[in-house]
Amino acid sequence: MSQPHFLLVTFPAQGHINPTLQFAKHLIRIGVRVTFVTCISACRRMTKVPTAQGLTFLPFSDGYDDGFQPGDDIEHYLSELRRRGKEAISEFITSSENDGKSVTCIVNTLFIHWASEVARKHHIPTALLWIQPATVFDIYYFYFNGYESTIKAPVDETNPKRSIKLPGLPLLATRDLPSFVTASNVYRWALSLFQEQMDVLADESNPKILVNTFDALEHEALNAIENFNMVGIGPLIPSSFLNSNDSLDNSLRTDLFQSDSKDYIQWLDSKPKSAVVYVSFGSYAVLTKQQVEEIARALISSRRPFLWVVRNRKNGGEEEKEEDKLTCREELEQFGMVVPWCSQVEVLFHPSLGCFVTHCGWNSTLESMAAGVPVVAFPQWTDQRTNAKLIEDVWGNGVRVSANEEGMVERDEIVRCLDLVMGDDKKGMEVKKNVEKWKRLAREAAMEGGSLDMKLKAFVDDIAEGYLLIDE
Ligand SMILES: O=c1ccn([C@@H]2O[C@H](COP(=O)(O)OP(=O)(O)O[C@H]3O[C@H](CO)[C@@H](O)[C@H](O)[C@H]3O)[C@@H](O)[C@H]2O)c(=O)[nH]1
Repeated sequence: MSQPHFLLVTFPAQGHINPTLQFAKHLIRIGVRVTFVTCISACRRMTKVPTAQGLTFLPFSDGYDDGFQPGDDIEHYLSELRRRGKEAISEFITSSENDGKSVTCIVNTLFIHWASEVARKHHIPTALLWIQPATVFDIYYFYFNGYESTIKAPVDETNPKRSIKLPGLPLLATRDLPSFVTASNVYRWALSLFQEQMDVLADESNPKILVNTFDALEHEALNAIENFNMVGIGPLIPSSFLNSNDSLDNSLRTDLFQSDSKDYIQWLDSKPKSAVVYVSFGSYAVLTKQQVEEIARALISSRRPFLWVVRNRKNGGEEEKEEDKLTCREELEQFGMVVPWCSQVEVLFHPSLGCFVTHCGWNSTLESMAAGVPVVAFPQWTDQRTNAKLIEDVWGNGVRVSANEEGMVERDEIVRCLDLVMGDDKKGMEVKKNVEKWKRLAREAAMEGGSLDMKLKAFVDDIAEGYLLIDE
């Protein structure tokens, strides 16, 4: 049998590229040839373009080779990404056939559902790599399949703390929903992308949805939808930190943001065990100046050592403006370090880490879980709100901040949460116990021969045996 050849197509963002590269790593390990398709803009920003035997990078131009800039038209950007992406994939498939390295499966991640149309045209099986929790997939599915009015029902005096019941999911409040399905969503383009993704899946006779999660974590959510076969093939996180000697790991990691230096690792080395607060809001979120000040003041009054990632605009290609600079930087630096970017997984697995104040991006959530770090959940938008709910109420590995009426999380509230998760009272101990439990289960899933390997192998075998061949 010839070597399977998978095309992985991903959106040019750090939170999308990271799990897809991890997915590529596991595929390569079981003998799959991988072509990784993403935009030139992402490749240009990469600190290094990943290389490994069995991996080819295929950058294509989405017409925005310098990246999407503030002021650009999102609708135009998305339609060019789709049009040019489809062309690039189609050409590649034809040339691979001519070279005798035919593509056997196309895997698309979030916002790349149009790759399925190309797959269908070329009679190639396809799968979705869902890079958010299964619970979030379910919420979108139910939203587009009969539950929109339940999800959007207004909160009023008769029902001030309304709970939303969706099949197989915990009770949810409005603040727990992905922001795009709420009545106040202003990002219509985002909701349309999720709708198109669901439509594509509904059109397939046997849709395959691979989810970056694991069974012990989201068993009910993985099985909440009768029509779809969802398989947990996570956690897709670097594995060199899980003590497995994985040489592919380093070669398949890249950053789209520059860090100054790695001084912060030496600084972490100098701190006591479980003492440091790590603060990061991922690669997208932009906090208001006032919110940044509240976090800064909280870190100063908490008097704990901290490492805080504050992405400056310069890091996104723009000059940092005077008004973006922190007003209390000198005072802050008495206690901790502020860096523009860091090697987050290395930081989370450092013994001096005591807690992670996070926006609850799904990668950050899984990484903190595998590292065994308690969380202060500080969600901003999209899936992060659901992830925060799961962290606080379902998995119990952290606590969630509450915002005031203006949506601001005040400094005292941040300090309260830090004291809770880092302290030794009942709540702190309970969180630490759960953290240990999830660390064990996440590592079990990710270790060699664990559920990740087994389920991925079964999927690749299905493709090789033609079970997922698509309808004409
Ligand atoms: O200084 C830093 C900060 C982040 N990271 C890494 O960058 C990734 C960030 O991913 P994530 O935590 O998921 O956050 P976002 O970049 O914000 O990801 C977007 O994409 C995710 C997957 O769809 C969603 O869950 C998020 O809500 C969405 O904002 C993680 O792997 C981090 O380890 C670093 O290496 N260094």
